Amino acid sequence: MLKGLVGLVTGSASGLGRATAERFVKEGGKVVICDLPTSKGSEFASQLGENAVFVPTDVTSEKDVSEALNICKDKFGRLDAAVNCAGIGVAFKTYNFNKSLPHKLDDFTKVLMVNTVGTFNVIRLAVGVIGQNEPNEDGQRGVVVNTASVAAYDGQIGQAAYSASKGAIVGMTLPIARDLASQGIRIVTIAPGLFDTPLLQSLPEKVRHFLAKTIPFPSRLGKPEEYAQMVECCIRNPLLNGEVIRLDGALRMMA
Ligand SMILES: NC(=O)C1=CN([C@@H]2O[C@H](COP(=O)(O)OP(=O)(O)OC[C@H]3O[C@@H](n4cnc5c(N)ncnc54)[C@H](O)[C@@H]3O)[C@@H](O)[C@H]2O)C=CC1
Ligand SMILES: C[C@]12CC(=O)[C@H]3[C@@H](CCC4=CC(=O)CC[C@@]43C)[C@@H]1CC[C@@H]2C(=O)C=O
Repeated sequence: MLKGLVGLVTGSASGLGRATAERFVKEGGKVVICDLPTSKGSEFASQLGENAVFVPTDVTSEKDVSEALNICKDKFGRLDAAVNCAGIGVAFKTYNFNKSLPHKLDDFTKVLMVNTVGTFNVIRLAVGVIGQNEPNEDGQRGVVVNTASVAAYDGQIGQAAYSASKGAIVGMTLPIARDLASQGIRIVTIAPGLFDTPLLQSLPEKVRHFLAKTIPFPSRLGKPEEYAQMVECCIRNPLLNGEVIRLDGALRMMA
């Protein structure tokens, strides 16, 4: 149950974030849907009803994220959980020897800006609002949940930028948990394996089927609701802190 809790979920017009926002409302909570202005966030918020609001947000912008947090406080009065799902990927080798072409530095920077800097931007601003909550009987004020990837550990060919961006999220989890401990704010990172979202739906069915078969058990793509269920576990279990949880059916990605 997420009854009475207020969440802010980035990247929640699509995929894993969308399933998480849906779960917040279904389980009795309220949610701020943060996604790019070009996303379908507005329609999605209307579908969810009065317990959801869409705020066009680029996670790399201090102004956008601050505005989303202001709207969260004005409309729902507080923030209990910030969930970082916004993310992008590129697929380029470090050097293409057939074309004598190095990986574009702009592409590398863009992925790190959205995935790593965007995640940290949301955390640093959101905890200022979560920290205003009265602590519960356990001293807890709220929770941050991040989304890394198994690519942080076993990144494939062409994923130098993506893996670096997700490895940085893994790396920041423990120090941030330590930074926030005195205020009773927890942080947990989920490292998903392969999930059936628009990110993977762009791949040909044959490739998706092949990818699914590389997962030991269950040999299928993860359902976004299974990710959302894990977010709820992270929010509800008071002892989970400073940890990265792989959610991957025992997948170890090959090169
Ligand atoms: N689908 C999968 O198999 C896996 C996904 N992930 C990670 O999970 C997260 C969610 O991925 P999916 O739901 O699959 O992707 P998705 O592409 O369906 O959703 C990502 C959302 O992030 C939004 N977004 C992109 N840049 C943004 C920005 N600068 N500011 C705000 N929003 C922005 C997009 O508009 C989109 O709605 C990502 O961080 C991804 O790297 C990690 C491992 C596996
Ligand atoms: C999702 C994941 C990382 C990516 O971003 C790529 C995706 C495979 C298809 C892709 C092709 C592209 O041109 C852009 C990148 C991406 C969307 C990868 C499959 C698994 C990767 C992951 O995060 C696993 O945990």
